[in-house]
Amino acid sequence: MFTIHRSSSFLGTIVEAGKGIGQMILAFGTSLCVVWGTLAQVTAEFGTRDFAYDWVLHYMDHHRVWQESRSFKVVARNASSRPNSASSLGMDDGHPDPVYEAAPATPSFFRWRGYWISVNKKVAGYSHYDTNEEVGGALSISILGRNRQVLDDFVRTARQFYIDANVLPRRVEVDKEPSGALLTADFPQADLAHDWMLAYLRSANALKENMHFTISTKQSDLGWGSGPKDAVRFMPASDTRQQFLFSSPDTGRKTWIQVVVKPGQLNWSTNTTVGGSIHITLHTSDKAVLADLIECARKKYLEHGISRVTVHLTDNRGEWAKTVSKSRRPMSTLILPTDVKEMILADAREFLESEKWYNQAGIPHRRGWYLYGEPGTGKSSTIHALAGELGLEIYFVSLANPGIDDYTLAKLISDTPSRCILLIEDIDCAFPSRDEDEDAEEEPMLDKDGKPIARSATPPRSNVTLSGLLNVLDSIQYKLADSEQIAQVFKRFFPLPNAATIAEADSVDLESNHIPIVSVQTPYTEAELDTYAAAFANLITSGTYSIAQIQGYLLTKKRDPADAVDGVNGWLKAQEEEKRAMAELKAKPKAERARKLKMARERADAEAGAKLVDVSLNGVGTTDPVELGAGNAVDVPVHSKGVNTNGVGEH
Ligand SMILES: Nc1ncnc2c1ncn2[C@@H]1O[C@H](COP(=O)(O)OP(=O)(O)OP(=O)(O)O)[C@@H](O)[C@H]1O
Repeated sequence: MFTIHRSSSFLGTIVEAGKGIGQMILAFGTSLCVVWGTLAQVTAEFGTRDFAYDWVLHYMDHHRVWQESRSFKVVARNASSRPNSASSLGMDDGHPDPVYEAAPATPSFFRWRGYWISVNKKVAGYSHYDTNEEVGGALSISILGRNRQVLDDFVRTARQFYIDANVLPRRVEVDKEPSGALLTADFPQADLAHDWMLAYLRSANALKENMHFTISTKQSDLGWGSGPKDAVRFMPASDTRQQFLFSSPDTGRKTWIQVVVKPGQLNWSTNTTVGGSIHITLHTSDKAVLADLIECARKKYLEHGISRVTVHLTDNRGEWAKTVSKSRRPMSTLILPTDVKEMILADAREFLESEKWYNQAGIPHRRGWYLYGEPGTGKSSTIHALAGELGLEIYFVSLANPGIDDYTLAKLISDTPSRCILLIEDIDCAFPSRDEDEDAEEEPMLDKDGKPIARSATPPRSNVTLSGLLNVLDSIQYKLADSEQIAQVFKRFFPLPNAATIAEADSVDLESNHIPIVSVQTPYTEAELDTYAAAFANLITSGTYSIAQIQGYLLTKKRDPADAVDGVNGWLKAQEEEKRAMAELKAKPKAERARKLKMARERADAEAGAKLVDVSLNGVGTTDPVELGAGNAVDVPVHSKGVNTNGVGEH
């Protein structure tokens, strides 16, 4: 049985065993070494910056092997990584607590499991310029006797002691000191697993031992805990090495993990960071631990997502660059014509459940819906609510983003996980509407001198039309609110007695539909509210306003339904005036364009006439095309003053 003495030193054991020998060691340590050197011994060396060195050092530290020494190295900088050191002074005054280590070349002796052991900081290392940690040093221990097994037991015991004490291991720079004993893994920012890992690191326990934080009060970083403390979030600081003890929930196995969050670079045009990553190092070579960690991180992420919906956004280089998380919107808050909600939800559920069928039939497991209609009618809200209901994340890409072309779009789509909602907005940007085409016929493009450009010089357009695309997608049209929807949105603003009503308009978050509520007694009954709602719906012509517009009005009247009904005529009048003004404003540029075009045609006609005169004077008189101006080859039929409105000659 080995004996480790609790408070008295090993040297103390020697004193107990034989005072004379102890005194001799203290007084003639160096001489004894000479004697020792001649005896049979098993010697082992431990290099600084190696884990085995840390085990042995920590074990001996804890058992005060250095206590009786007279020559020390005192360190304070790294004291926190050796919390159990018996040599620390136990100060609690806000300054680092120093730790005493054996000074180089001064041997200490202690007794362990009946064997005499000498420990000697044989080679003094030097401080690393960057980390200030000792490198290049070595500690040697010699066990008196020929029994090699004692060394094995000593190392094994020190290692176990270190593990049991949960000592924060030294930080490693795997790129500079590759090690076959450690596993490393990278989580690039553009991949979803990066977000899982971030969720795990943000969770309360992951970085308990962490010393370096970034403090965040951003909405998107909050909500990872509960209570008032959650108003400020402690996030792992970028570019620092941090450690945590991972405990696998399945196996109970514990492994130290070092993590470095690499921040990536800011893309100024999109104000997003790209190319960031999370780099982790596991103090094990067992890949099962890594798989366990990833699974834990994924669960943590999903747990968090239960109350929120994650939306992934793009940069303009075809990368999923940023995620935002929004509070979940219940389907019940959607005000849509009867059955539409149920139909969308049932269809989406059926699709998600039939993956196997799609695979067997050899059909890609995809389902496309085209939602279109007036702004503010609930298209985005439907997708948001659907994502929350089905536990899916939204990947949002807008075709209006000038950086998105066929290639980036294909890349973005291929970088989405298999179960998600891919939301492609502004799809009409990719297809000119018929009106636009007709306008283009009427109004050819003009060059910098105001002359019409030949049609062939404009970029070719796809022959696919939006309506053609619609034929292959199921579509749902969102219409302006009908009377039933108007009455419903009205009632949502004026809850019934003893229920809750809207508190402050300023804090209403229309995006997430988060309407803060306070409990008050309302001065109307259910029947009265029905009457108000019907009267309100009656005053607004069905199919003329979006729910967003009506909601905007009701926010100004949120306390009194009678007042909301009374004020609606005034609001409608103001809306009509605004619409008229907008229409006038819109018509102006079109009229201006038509005037410019007329002038350009007249100028071109005049010039064509002049050229004709020149040509005739030279006696050429052919029907060959005549160049009117550099870079603008417009075919002009000779003996005709007219120029085709498309700039194409009529031969
Ligand atoms: N049908 C609806 N049910 C509930 N709320 C709605 C509905 N339509 C609009 N709203 C409210 O109006 C606001 C705007 O709605 P939303 O963004 O969903 O409209 P949209 O049709 O996607 O508009 P856009 O085409 O401009 O993107 C949101 O605050 C939403 O709560």
